[in-house]
Amino acid sequence: MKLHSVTLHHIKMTLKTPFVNSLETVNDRELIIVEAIDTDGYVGFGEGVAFTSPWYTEETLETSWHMLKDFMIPTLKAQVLPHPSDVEHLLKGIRRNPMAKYAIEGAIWDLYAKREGISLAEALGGTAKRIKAGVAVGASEPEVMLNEISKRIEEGYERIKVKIKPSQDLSLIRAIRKSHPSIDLMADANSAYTLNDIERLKELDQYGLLMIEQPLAADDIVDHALLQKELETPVCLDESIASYDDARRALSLSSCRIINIKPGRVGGLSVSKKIHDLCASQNIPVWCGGMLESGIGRAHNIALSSLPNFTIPGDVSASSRYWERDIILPEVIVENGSIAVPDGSGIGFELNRKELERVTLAKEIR
Ligand SMILES: O=C(O)CCC(=O)c1ccccc1C(=O)O
Ligand SMILES: [Mg+2]
Repeated sequence: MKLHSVTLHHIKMTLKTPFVNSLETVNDRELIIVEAIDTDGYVGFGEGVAFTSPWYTEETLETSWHMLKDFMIPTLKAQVLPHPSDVEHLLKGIRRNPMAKYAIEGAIWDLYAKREGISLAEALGGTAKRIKAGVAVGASEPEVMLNEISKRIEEGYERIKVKIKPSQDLSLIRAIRKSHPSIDLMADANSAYTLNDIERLKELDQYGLLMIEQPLAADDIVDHALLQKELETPVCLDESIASYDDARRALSLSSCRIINIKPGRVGGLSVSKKIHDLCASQNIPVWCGGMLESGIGRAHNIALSSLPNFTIPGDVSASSRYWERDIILPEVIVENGSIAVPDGSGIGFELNRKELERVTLAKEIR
């Protein structure tokens, strides 16, 4: 495989409704779509999932664009690429910037699978034909959240995640449990707590949550280990796991019992697979997180979720969860609580070029 050119598309998609968590309100989702073309004319797509401001991690859309344009694309264009799993090593000289790395590495995985005439899921070693769909419900007034939860359950979602913070946690979870005593329910705090809140967090144990996601600071796997010792509810780490080594260290400290894998957060599909394998070897279940992706990123998440240790439904939901119209065809749909893993080559969805152009703000060919 040899790259001929890479086009970066800066897009802006309007969310059906703003997505609110303890740190940020997202109204419009700006993303980078990476279109990589090789010298034989095969095309692969990847997605840069950094936000426009550094609230979730330090990367932004602009920093990703810079890293891709000035460092990553030139490095990868300069050589023959034996296999997508080599990209991680080829980009080792560029520190961090995992979302930018994933954006180009994901496109190369899609390109590779298309060259081989196999699905991305198969290329990654995935086996599931369908994956269970979960959905995240953003923070809002409790009545609004309860209504949305009922709607999502009617739509077939079998695992609901809600955003919590100290000013809206126990009463919210209690109210949800009253209406839905046995639904698979979990809470994501996006680091809204500290160890001073330990008694409050212990109270959550009585509601049978599947897990609590990222209660403490992004950079604190030590405090998470102390917290996990005190809680019956499994702790799941999201922001704290930005690399394979972070996962290895978190498991050796018992900082969590579950890991949320987002390929953008950890630097690519190859790293995601390695974390998946490490967790499998230690009986730690994983699930695929979401980043308010367009259909391109969603397609990658579906393929990744077909690996066998993705035993918990992720934040992988239908295109219509966030978008009036997606940039892929067909769109991702949820049927009977699950999503089909496509068996066409590569990501298994076509780019809706007309829709991509409609949402494009800027484009650059390297
Ligand atoms: O539905 C989704 O795409 C995931 C929603 C979500 O929780 C989220 C969305 C954007 C950034 C971070 C997170 C998170 O998991 O913390
Ligand atoms: Mg999270």
